[in-house]
Amino acid sequence: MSALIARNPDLPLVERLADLAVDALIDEADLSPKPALVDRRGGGAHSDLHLGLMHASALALWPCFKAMAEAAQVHGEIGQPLREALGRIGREGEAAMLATTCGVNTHRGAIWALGLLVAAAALAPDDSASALALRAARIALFDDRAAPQTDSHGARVARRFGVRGAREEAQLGFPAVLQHGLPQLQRSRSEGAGEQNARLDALLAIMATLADTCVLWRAGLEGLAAMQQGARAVLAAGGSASLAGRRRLRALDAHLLQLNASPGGAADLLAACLFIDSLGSL
Ligand SMILES: CC(C)(COP(=O)(O)OP(=O)(O)OC[C@H]1O[C@@H](n2cnc3c(N)ncnc32)[C@H](O[C@H]2O[C@H](COP(=O)(O)OP(=O)(O)OP(=O)(O)O)[C@@H](O)[C@H]2O)[C@@H]1O)[C@@H](O)C(=O)NCCC(=O)NCCS
Ligand SMILES: Nc1ncnc2[nH]cnc12
Repeated sequence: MSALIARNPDLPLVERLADLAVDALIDEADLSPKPALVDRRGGGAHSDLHLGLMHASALALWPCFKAMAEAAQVHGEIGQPLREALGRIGREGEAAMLATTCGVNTHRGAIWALGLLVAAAALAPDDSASALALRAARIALFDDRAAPQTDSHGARVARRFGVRGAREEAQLGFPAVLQHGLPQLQRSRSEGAGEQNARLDALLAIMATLADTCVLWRAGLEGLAAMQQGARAVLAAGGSASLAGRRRLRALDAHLLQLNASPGGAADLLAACLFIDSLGSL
């Protein structure tokens, strides 16, 4: 795990993991231009969000990620006790996030995905990306018996449209990240796209197939089709680094804004992708 060791080698592993998780959230927020999402240009489809709030939310989650890594080290193995410890810490993290953002949900999905990956990395820091994702999936498969039974947006659209949401994405080992985001990131880098374009392409590759419950909640199946087809069109036109791809990206941004369809789930999974990439474990 070269990046982890190279960076602040004197810090405990749990702190380095929390640093990388927060960095991934900040890098995701800063990446621009993302379709209909908060970025350097503005709030995208969100009237109640801006870049400063995304940064503040990310920074407020550092203790949560550190505590998740510590819980993994204390429990030392995957099982119900670790899953329930992560659930408790995750709910505390959500409370810290909401206190920072005055009640706006900025990073619920990211706490879930990154929390599982941070815990998995704390258990086995030298794992490959795929082993790490499978480890995170095994944690996610345990039930959290203390979780309150709330009818979340994700649960409602999953019922209505019969799709898999954030929980299932994790339980399957993050296929959107492992099969789409990370390979596209590497492909675009190796084609010389430049780091920001490669990250945009990774986001688009995730958007091209994900059943993003945030989009479904806001814009239904029309929004989901617009997101997936529009993302595929950008990549087919040559990706973010090409002129034709940029034109398609601008059109996708306008279309999603018109539908009020914010791909917040895909943004969370891009952060997960950047986190795994930063571990240097590929
Ligand atoms: C198990 C949970 C993930 C809960 O999942 P569930 O689907 O029941 O709950 P949601 O509250 O809907 O949150 C899921 C969030 O995950 C993101 N997401 C969406 N689709 C996917 C997908 N296919 N794969 C992965 N991730 C996905 C998405 O997060 C982003 O959107 C958020 C904004 O959403 P919303 O609040 O609906 O906001 P708006 O549209 O703006 O609302 P209005 O303005 O209209 O009101 C934003 O936060 C992004 O992050 C989904 O929202 C898990 O969260 C859970 O059980 N947590 C409890 C504690 C715990 O165990 N924590 C983690 C321990 S490791
Ligand atoms: N950049 C972003 N914009 C809107 N919602 C998000 N959820 C996570 N990242 C986001």
